[in-house]
Amino acid sequence: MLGSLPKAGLRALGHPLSGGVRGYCARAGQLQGLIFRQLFEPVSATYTYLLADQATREAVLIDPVLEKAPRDAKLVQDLGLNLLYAANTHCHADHITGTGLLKRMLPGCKSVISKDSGARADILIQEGHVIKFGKFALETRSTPGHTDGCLTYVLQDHSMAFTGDALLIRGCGRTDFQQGSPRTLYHSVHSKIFTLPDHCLLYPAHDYTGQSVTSVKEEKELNPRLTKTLEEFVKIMDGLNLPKPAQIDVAVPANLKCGIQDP
Ligand SMILES: N[C@@H](CCC(=O)N[C@@H](CSS)C(=O)NCC(=O)O)C(=O)O
Ligand SMILES: [Fe+2]
Repeated sequence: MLGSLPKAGLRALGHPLSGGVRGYCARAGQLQGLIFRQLFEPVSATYTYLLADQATREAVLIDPVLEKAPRDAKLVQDLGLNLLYAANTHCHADHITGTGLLKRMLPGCKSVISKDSGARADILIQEGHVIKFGKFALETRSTPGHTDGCLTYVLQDHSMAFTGDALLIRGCGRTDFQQGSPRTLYHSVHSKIFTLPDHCLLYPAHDYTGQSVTSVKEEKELNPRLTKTLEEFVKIMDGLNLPKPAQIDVAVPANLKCGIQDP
């Protein structure tokens, strides 16, 4: 059925074949001299993001997954990049971070996580910290509520942000474990993410519905949880009744140590 739609129709649907949403992202990145890759790990439905400066080759990985560390390290090497940082958005509960293993595979790479996560890493950061790679920089915004140590990384021109589990596409991170608090999460999203420009593209740590990117404008208008009042949001979150992530009992202790490979 999609095959019979004209390209304009596909673009309206944001279909990857249209050169629409994904094409726009890739082009925007290339225009600015930014190398940008969105990578996927299907078991935990986790997105990992590679960002690099085309000129200096300095690179950052956001939210790598242990099982995909060899893929990520190979991509970094294939592209001739120098991985400076492997950064987590938070202490994940559903998979083990790849940051510890990547440090071994790519000497010189430093692991990064929020100080408020209580986890170990080479660099512990907080609100306002800036992660530089070449002429680019990611600004750190503290967005707790899913966990205490949740961070959102915002590209310096505010054209893209990496929200971890604070904001998912048409959803948000659960608030029923790891210091979760719906009131805190609501405040974080409204004050730290929805205050970014409408055109800012938002990249989450997970998607369970086959989507890859959204924008501040879309989520401010269409997010079924965060467009509600605070009290309605709290009610929704308290009533989610989601099963615990399958890997939580191994993932959290491992992630508190930067993944199982960190000495
Ligand atoms: N089934 C998955 C876990 C799914 C899950 O709980 N996802 C988290 C993000 S990972 S901590 C979440 O916040 N989900 C919010 C939602 O509305 O789905 C597994 O077993 O790993
Ligand atoms: Fe999470």
